[in-house]
Amino acid sequence: ERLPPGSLGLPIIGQSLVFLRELKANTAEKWLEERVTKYGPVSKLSLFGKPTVFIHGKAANKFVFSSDSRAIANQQPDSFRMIIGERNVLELSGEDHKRVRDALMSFLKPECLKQYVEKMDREVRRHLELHWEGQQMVTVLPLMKTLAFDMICSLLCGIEHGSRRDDLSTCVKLLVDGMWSVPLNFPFTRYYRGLRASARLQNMLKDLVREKRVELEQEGVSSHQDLISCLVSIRGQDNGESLSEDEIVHNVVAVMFAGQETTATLITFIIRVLANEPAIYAGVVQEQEEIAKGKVPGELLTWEDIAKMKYTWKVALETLRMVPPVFGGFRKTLKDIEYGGFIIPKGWQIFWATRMTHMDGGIFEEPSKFDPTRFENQASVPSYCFIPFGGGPRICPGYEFAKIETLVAIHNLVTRFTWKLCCNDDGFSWIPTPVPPKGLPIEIMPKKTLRI
Ligand code: HEM
Repeated sequence: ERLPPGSLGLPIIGQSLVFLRELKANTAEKWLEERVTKYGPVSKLSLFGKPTVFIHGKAANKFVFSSDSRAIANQQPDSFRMIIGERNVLELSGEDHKRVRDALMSFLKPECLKQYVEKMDREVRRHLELHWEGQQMVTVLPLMKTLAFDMICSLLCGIEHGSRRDDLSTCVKLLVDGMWSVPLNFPFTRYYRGLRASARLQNMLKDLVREKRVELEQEGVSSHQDLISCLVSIRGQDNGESLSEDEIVHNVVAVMFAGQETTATLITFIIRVLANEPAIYAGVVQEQEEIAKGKVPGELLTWEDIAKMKYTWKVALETLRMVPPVFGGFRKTLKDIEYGGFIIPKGWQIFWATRMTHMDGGIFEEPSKFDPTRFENQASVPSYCFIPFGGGPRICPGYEFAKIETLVAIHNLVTRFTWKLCCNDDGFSWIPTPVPPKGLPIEIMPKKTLRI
């Protein structure tokens, strides 16, 4: 009798279809806000076949991100586990989660990634030469997805351009498509195609893992040359426990999924902000041209240059506040839990949403105003209130990777091109990451470059 207020709706379907429709129309937050007005910050509903409690606010975020992992575990839709593989970090909890996560972090930590800024710069330049130069109009979002995928292939998998990368790209597209579909496993459904693509991708990755093992043993290459090599050579704390082949493969698939659309979305929306906000654009161009001026032609960006891009990163943070690539997420209760005066029964889902906190006027003054100075002093942003990367032990491990990739991309874009929006509609839909109208077509003009 102490269940939160609200209705579980129709059996199985619950509120899922309404929620997906509201996401697409970008009115899901309004819909959730109406729930908060009607029921308060804790309410029950049913999403994706499971009884769910939606919780909102700073205290709710703290509860989700910092609760004991014996009480709350991560929860992904079943289709995620089937397609990514059950040993992926998003599925694991407790010690298992920590072990696999630590392994990922041994490559994704800043001390390791700082060696790879030049490599990322090379990928961005190649991308611009291939897809932007000589064009008058480009559609930003699909191109940024290509760039983000190339970055993952190059840095995380150590796969160079060529047919192998193209095959992987085809599989990943089908796989992601399948993850966001109704899990009906019949021939020709999106889910079925996603499962088949995942099997092919995993086989390709298994071959790659074996090749890396040989390279590491016979050729003595660095175990930190890419994420796969790093995972292959990892040993547990007692220097004995390595990751199984399945664990390596499932986690590389997880990273391919988690790191592509998220970063692509962020860069796309920064490009839109820069076209819409002349003062912000001027600040970014000034910072980036200053860095370009200090380089000789052909010189690639370094970690020290990234450290100078402070204003540009504040613009990125403010973009993440207003358009967070991840709408929210789910957890599941492992026992009955008391929260906000209510009981959340064992086995229920907990649903948290990112942007509602980001657009809360009580936390961020004038939340609809784009203002990067909010991040002048990051310590002044209250904890658990800026959550585009989540928080606590599951906070996004790709933060630094996404940061370097974004800064390197924006540096090259603003020093080489100017652009105008072809479509002045400033909205976006969640499908399921934010998508600007028509994928953001822009007209581009080459700039007299300061460095080649
Ligand atoms: C702007 C870009 C990105 C955003 C906004 C983002 C956001 C997030 C969010 C919200 C979570 C869930 C946190 C939670 O449930 O508490 C997450 C988890 C994760 N992200 Fe990212 N992400 C980004 C880029 C990346 C990149 C580039 C990678 C890989 C290189 C990555 C890998 C992961 C992984 C593996 C997890 C699961 C972590 C775990 O469960 O322990 N992400 N990310």
